[in-house]
Amino acid sequence: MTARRTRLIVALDTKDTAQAARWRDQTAASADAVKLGLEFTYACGLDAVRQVAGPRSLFLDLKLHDIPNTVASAIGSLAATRPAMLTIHAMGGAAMIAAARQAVDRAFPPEARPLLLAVTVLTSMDADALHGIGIADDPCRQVLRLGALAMESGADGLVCSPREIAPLRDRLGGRAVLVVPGIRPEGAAMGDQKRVMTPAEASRAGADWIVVGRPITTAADPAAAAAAVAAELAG
Ligand SMILES: O=c1ccn([C@@H]2O[C@H](COP(=O)(O)O)[C@@H](O)[C@H]2O)c(=O)[nH]1
Repeated sequence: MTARRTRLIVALDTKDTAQAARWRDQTAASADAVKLGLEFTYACGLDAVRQVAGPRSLFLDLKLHDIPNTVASAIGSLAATRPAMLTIHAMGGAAMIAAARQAVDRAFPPEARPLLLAVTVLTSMDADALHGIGIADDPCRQVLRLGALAMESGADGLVCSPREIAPLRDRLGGRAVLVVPGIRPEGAAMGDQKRVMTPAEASRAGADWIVVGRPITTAADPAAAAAAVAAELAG
């Protein structure tokens, strides 16, 4: 059996195309893919998404969450950005996830089809935050419930915190691609993240991909910070 290699996605969270391109180039030797999300896309537009991603693998993290017809149509509008992965919210429910699945299969040819990833519980939420929106279960139970629903409804994988990797692997085995933000190298500022682990811990737990933003992009030397994360993953 070949060992799973955890790969690094660097989150280019900025409103500035030139800055995003700079971070992309500074981290190119260490990162396997770039993430562009809400901040960049709303500020700079879809043409800029395609331009900044260039030949790099693109994790387009727009977390679609709407009625099924709207999500399906939006996915059609995103096809020109040629993402390798795109995100929807599992909280949209089975019908929305199934509509997203059909839209991905319609909008992309098989050889260019992105992985459809369902965001389970945002890594910035803890049990108190879930209670605040009326969910009595702790984050792990909620992630397991939404994760199973999303995979049954046609998702290729899940976005979860590192703390849920092992329970999800127990429940779903290796069939779900697990993309994992909420990564903080030893000593890094938490910011708004609540459910975190280090890159090495997430890799040992079985992450397919980790997503790292500010610990790299706010470092004095982003290239060195990305290289340090990649070195942790290499073990
Ligand atoms: O639950 C989620 C889903 C997505 N994200 C995204 O990952 C990065 C993490 O950035 P950091 O600066 O390393 O905190 C960011 O782009 C989020 O939008 C997430 O953090 N949690």
